[in-house]
Amino acid sequence: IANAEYMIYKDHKMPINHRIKDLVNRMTLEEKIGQMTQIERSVASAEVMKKYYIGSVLSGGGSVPAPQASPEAWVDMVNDFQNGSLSTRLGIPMIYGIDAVHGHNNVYNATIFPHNIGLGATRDPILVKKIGAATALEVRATGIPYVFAPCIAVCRDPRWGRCYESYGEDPAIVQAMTEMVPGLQGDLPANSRKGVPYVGGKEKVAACAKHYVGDGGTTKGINENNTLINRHGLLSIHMPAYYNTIIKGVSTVMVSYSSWNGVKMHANRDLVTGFLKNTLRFRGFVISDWEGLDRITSPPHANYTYSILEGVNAGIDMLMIPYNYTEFIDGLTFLVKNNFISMSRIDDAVKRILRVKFMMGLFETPLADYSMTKYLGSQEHRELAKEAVRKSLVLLKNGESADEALIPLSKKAPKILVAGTHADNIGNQCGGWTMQWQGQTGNITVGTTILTAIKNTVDPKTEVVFSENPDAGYVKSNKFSYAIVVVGEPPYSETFGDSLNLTLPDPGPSIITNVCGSVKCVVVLITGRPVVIQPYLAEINALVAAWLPGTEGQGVADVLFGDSGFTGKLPRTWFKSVDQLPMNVGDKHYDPLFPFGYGLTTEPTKAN
Ligand SMILES: O=[N+]([O-])c1ccc(O[C@@H]2O[C@@H](CO)[C@H](O)[C@H](S[C@@H]3O[C@H](CO)[C@@H](O)[C@H](O)[C@H]3O)[C@@H]2O)cc1
Repeated sequence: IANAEYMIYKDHKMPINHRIKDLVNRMTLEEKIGQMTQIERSVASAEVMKKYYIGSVLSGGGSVPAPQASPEAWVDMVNDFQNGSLSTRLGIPMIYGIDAVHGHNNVYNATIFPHNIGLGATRDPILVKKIGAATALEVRATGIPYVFAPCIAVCRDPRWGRCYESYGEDPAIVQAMTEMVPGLQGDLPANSRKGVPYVGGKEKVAACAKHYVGDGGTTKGINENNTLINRHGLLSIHMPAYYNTIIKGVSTVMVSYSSWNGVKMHANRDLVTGFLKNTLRFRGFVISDWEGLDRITSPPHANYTYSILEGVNAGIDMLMIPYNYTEFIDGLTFLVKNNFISMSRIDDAVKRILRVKFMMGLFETPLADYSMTKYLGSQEHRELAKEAVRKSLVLLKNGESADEALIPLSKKAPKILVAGTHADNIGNQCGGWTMQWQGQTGNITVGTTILTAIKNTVDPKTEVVFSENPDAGYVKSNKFSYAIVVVGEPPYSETFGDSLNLTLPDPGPSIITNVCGSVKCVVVLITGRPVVIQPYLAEINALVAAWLPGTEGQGVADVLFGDSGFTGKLPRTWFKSVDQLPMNVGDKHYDPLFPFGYGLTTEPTKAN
């Protein structure tokens, strides 16, 4: 049988640059534009992949093959799209991307780690790297090789609905936590060039530094709004972590919806091409955000041809066009054929996309199998998540003086009260970007609630009474030794989380007052950011910031009861009043309730 014609791009022994050059020279404009197009899984199929030469598919927040789909079902879905791509003339494999921003958060039974704000409180980059490695295994368990993480936003105003996706207000913390990239992608080989995209094999995934640049600096934290700051401020606060991720070989960078001094980032050629690609020498591919092109205009999609022109000419290589991909393909084709967009711009985009696909072995291993499904939600990963929860907790108050310290709590108290809307609620303790885009309250996935963890930890003779929202009379009449009140914010994502008052949502304040006004209490806050707490502080004996801990609530009980000590430090300033905002460490006028870096420590109690 005659050998199939030898083609350089198919030969994995050939240098990547040769394979790219050979393949791009074979591609038609239609195949190049298809390669630049990423569509949502709900409109994808093997037929669509083949007909339009689609280069990538994504799951938007909460977009799954079926409710509580097994890892095998995920693998089958991804492989089906891939087989469509492999059946095209040139057989270029597609790359499937998903938001795994605190574990593989769209997937039932995945380990859900603390959101980034909690990881910032750990001050432990090695831990974050391990979380990246665990997340990569769980993502690969479902046949997916690419994640839209880490978010390296530097949140400068907690009124921003995405502030919990940021490791902290200080660029140095965010820079340290870029260890997430080698965790996800693997360490650069010793002799490899810095700044070149790298993914080390089938247990690793391509990462995405997002959202470029200044997403965390928008006015009053209004999502997708305007970041008003001079060039020095942008480069010293919001840019540093991009240097670190590029040096560590990050494969992709996602552009921010936000604007810098009135210029939409999705239309900012100076910063995307001039700075990121030319000055920082980023060699991977730049991806737009979801309908990021549409949102260049106001209202969105008002002039789509203009949006395509501006976004592609700005230097965006892969366009996240979840639904109206034929309109995009037709628009871009028109602009290239009429010389509004040069073929060299198209070739730059395609070469960058192919570089990542060749480098990570997608041409050699385009299809997944079931061999890694055992990693999803593994006990080892849940133990790692518990460690992260323990290290993320920040002790803000523990009695009025040392001899009044309530924490560590006694495991042998006769009867204790557990109260609050977030004590027995996995969805509430995970927060946004969990199972659904906005997250979801209730028993949404496999995990350990804080209440269950408390029951697991105290002496079997201790009576644990749970009442979500007890009245003061009930509390007084029951002679509890102490109470644990777990309250906070409901799950939210993005704009739905923007808040100008940052008050603790009802019924949190009344639960605190009813319980803490009647018995010694420790309040555990489950929030994505600092919230108004000063009015209640006097009646609270002990106060813990637990952020959004994820599925492993045992980590909270471990520290409350002294099996581990408190070590966490505030990754962002805790304001007294929202009227002070924005207020960040280093500001001239700095008058916080609890300063950046604050956190009381406790020693683990001897075996008790
Ligand atoms: O009903 N509404 O009002 C509404 C509003 C906005 C929506 O717009 C869309 O909602 C989500 C639905 O999936 C999308 O994920 C994105 S968000 C975007 O998605 C990327 C891919 O998931 C992530 O990597 C980025 O980090 C993130 O900024 C968008 O905002 C949808 C619905």
